[in-house]
Amino acid sequence: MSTSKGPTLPRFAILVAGGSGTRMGADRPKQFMELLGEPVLLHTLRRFTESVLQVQQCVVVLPANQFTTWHQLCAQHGISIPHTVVAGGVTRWASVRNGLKFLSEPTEGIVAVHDGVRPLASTTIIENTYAAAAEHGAAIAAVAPKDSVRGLSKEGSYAMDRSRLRLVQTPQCFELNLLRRAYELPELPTFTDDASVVEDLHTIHLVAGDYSNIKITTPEDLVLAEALMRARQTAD
Ligand SMILES: Nc1ccn([C@@H]2O[C@H](COP(=O)(O)OP(=O)(O)OP(=O)(O)O)[C@@H](O)[C@H]2O)c(=O)n1
Ligand SMILES: C[C@](O)(CO)[C@H](O)COP(=O)(O)O
Repeated sequence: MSTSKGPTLPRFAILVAGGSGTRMGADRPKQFMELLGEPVLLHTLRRFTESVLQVQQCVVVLPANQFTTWHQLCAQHGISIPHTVVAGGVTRWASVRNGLKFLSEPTEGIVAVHDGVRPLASTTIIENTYAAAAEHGAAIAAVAPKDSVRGLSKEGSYAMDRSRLRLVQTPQCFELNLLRRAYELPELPTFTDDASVVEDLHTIHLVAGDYSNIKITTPEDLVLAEALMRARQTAD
């Protein structure tokens, strides 16, 4: 649990950016596309290295062939934020597992897994998710759907009760040894996030996410993210 003296358990973060950005369809990896003049991944790294969060170690997972570009971008933007770069895998699951292996030293703590392409995660959501994981073992950010939702059937489709649904975001925070145990199990095609990997071992606690904590997935997300960042800068 977090106190005014700081968190009682050490905090770690794995920022996964090992994907290929197929849905973005751009000429460069979406984690390197610019928002207000800086790469998406750099914004995300800044979020997790805010001093108030007291994250001790930050691991950035990237495809091995993007390491040089990332180091060049950090140099170009004068960034000296301490972090470790680890090679990604074929799936998000494999990328998280590679990042987790790198955290071999710590014996206990809370680890956040976060999409490198969610650059708008607020300090409040990150703090609340770490704190909830310290209390409950596993906690993830999620929001209620704003639209009506329909399920698909052989006959067509049917209305669903959206009050019973949540849209899942990251960060997803876990007690370190729980996440290690979960990622020792074989990968399943149903894994879309870390909660789905952990949930057979432990109950997942939901924390209030934020509608502005979007994942940069398709081109219009970049427009929206930039507008949200501008609005946040004006409010600060
Ligand atoms: N092998 C993979 C696949 C995904 N990710 C990361 O997981 C997050 C969520 O994935 P998604 O948005 O699907 O990213 P991509 O796989 O890059 O996109 P797409 O599915 O459109 O190809 C992203 O930060 C992405 O870089 C990863 O680290 N390693
Ligand atoms: C982890 C995630 O961002 C939670 O919403 C999401 O599951 C990633 O899914 P994608 O299929 O890789 O976009």
